[in-house]
Amino acid sequence: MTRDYSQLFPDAAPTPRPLSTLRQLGWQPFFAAQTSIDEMAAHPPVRVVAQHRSGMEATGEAITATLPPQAEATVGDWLLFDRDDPARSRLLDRRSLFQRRAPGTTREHQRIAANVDTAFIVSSCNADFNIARLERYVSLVFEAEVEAVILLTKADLADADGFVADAAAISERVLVLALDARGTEPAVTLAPWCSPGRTLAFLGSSGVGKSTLVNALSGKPVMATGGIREDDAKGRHTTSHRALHILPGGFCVLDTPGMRELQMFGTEAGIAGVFEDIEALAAACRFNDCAHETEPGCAVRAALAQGEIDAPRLARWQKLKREDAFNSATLSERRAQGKAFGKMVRRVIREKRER
Ligand SMILES: Nc1nc2c(ncn2[C@@H]2O[C@H](COP(=O)(O)OP(=O)(O)OP(=O)(O)O)[C@@H](O)[C@H]2O)c(=O)[nH]1
Ligand SMILES: [Zn+2]
Repeated sequence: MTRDYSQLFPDAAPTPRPLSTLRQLGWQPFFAAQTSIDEMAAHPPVRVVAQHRSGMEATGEAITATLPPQAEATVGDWLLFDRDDPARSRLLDRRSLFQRRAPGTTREHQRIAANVDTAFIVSSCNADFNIARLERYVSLVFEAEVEAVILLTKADLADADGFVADAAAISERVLVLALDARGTEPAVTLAPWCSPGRTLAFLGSSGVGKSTLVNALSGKPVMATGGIREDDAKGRHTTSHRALHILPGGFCVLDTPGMRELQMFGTEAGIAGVFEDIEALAAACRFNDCAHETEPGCAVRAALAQGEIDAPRLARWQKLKREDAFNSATLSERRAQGKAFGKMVRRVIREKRER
């Protein structure tokens, strides 16, 4: 009798387990820990994939749900769907949140995107490259408590080394990669971030290659790239209103119009994360409200005189702080500042133009 030893050996070609829809949509242990099997059976998890004026579109395992425009939830959020009364669906705690100032004069935040795991800040190895703009994006991503990675595209058209070195000096917590956004390079270079269940976002100015990157990761066109869009007289977003795309690799890309217009607003923690050294110095100034100009006992100016910090970087920090303070003040606060306010407006507007 011949014995069958085959079971003692690992399968030569194990059949990969198909990914569940929930996993592909970004369901992670962090969310599972907030519920139970029983609750999930009664109220299936759904993720908001699109936000329309009439309500939110959410998807789960074999379920497409429509939720009323619920103030609390935004694209990327997970809810436990209540079929009988969708408005009572339970919103799960988020891992991260991008916000901006709500339109109007209030100080309220508007939620833009939830549960992004990694934000790729995209710039190109050309005239688009601008340290101040990158610092601005990194501050916003830090504020959202999302992992930031800087991607420098068009590395095929220029020597990327100088750009990479400059971007790497922004923060030790941000990895910088240079690549050609077209072809197979993105899938290889970005593989560590593209595992199933992860949610990615791409931020950056127009034309830097965000759509090209997403299409390269997808292996097929998901988003219209510059050339295609220019031919389309109807403008942006003609292909799909969905903000959350599942790519063939089982990970998601979150792309909402709101993410393209991120602004400094309540971004103190994010700015402090990028300018840790300067903020530590500022905390040591004699006066709490030191403007680091002519005040005695200014630790920031002392460090500048010693050559410990760099003058252009200090200027960029002050400018970001001003922009954040300006955007965060209410209209009445701005008015109350009177003349000083007028001066500030002119300065911020001038600085905006230079950006
Ligand atoms: N040579 C080269 N061309 C690139 C690269 N990345 C993008 N491009 C080209 O640059 C143009 C703009 O790229 P898009 O992907 O549309 O840029 P985008 O960031 O999505 O722009 P918006 O959609 O306007 O925000 C396209 O013609 C791309 O083919 C790159 O790494 N190398
Ligand atoms: Zn000072």
